[in-house]
Amino acid sequence: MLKSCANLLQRYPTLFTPTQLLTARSLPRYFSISSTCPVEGLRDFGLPNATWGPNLHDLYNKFLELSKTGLWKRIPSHNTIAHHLEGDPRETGIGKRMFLRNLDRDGVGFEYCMFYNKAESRMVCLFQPGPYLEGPPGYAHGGSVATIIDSTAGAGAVYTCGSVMTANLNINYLKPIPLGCTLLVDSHVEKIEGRKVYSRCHIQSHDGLILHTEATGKEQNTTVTPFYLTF
Ligand SMILES: CCCCCCCCCCCC(=O)SCCNC(=O)CCNC(=O)[C@H](O)C(C)(C)COP(=O)(O)OP(=O)(O)OC[C@H]1O[C@@H](n2cnc3c(N)ncnc32)[C@H](O)[C@@H]1OP(=O)(O)O
Repeated sequence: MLKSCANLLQRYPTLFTPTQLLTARSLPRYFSISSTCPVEGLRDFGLPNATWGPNLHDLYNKFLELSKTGLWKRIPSHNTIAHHLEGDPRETGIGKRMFLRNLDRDGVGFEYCMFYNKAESRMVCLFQPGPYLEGPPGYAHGGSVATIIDSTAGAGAVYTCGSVMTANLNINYLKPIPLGCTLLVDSHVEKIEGRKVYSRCHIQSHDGLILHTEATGKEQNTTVTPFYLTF
């Protein structure tokens, strides 16, 4: 299977546009599997793998079910931003890795997938913090929590308004997050004023019983070519 993937790309290096990469359903099945794809960046990491716990699977299946209504859409997740953008990812993506995908082993760092609800300008992230995100013994580092919030709310702002940079992020850490648990990171764009995009986000346990974190953010909408092209 992996061999056929490599052969296909070797023969047709420009076969798939980044737009197609964004819509995983347009890809042949071997691009959607969770095992390693030999071509850097092509793997969609937002799909179940062996490190996912049962609660993450359950939440994923719940949102997948909701996606059948058309209200929610699963967001593919590649390991470089370049693979999310228009153009040839090989021109801008070589040697770079998105911060959240900077580890080569599944499950040890940011294990997550996102779903977007356009009608509600809402992005949710199903998140399982791995052991390499440790801060206090057994719990997630506050910086890793800020990262997943910024990425979820940031992606929500991108899908709602286009390219953005984070201008401001306020976080209240309410309850520590145990490593390995499953969380729902829930963000939505609250209001848009000119270039300013105001978002709100909270993190709760998979069952909604514990509110771990609350955050508000302000993104600065960039009107030209996406800022993240220059990363
Ligand atoms: C598929 C998925 C893909 C993947 C999606 C992945 C999502 C990734 C999300 C991660 C995003 C990041 O990490 S981004 C990286 C971290 N962020 C940064 O490095 C940003 C660094 N800062 C900057 O570049 C700049 O300061 C900007 C762009 C934010 C703003 O600069 P500017 O464009 O020149 O705007 P400026 O004139 O200064 O300000 C415009 C207005 O905004 C207000 N303003 C400016 N900064 C602030 C501020 N910190 N807090 C409050 N308000 C502010 C000003 O008062 C002004 O209001 P008024 O007078 O008009 O009323």
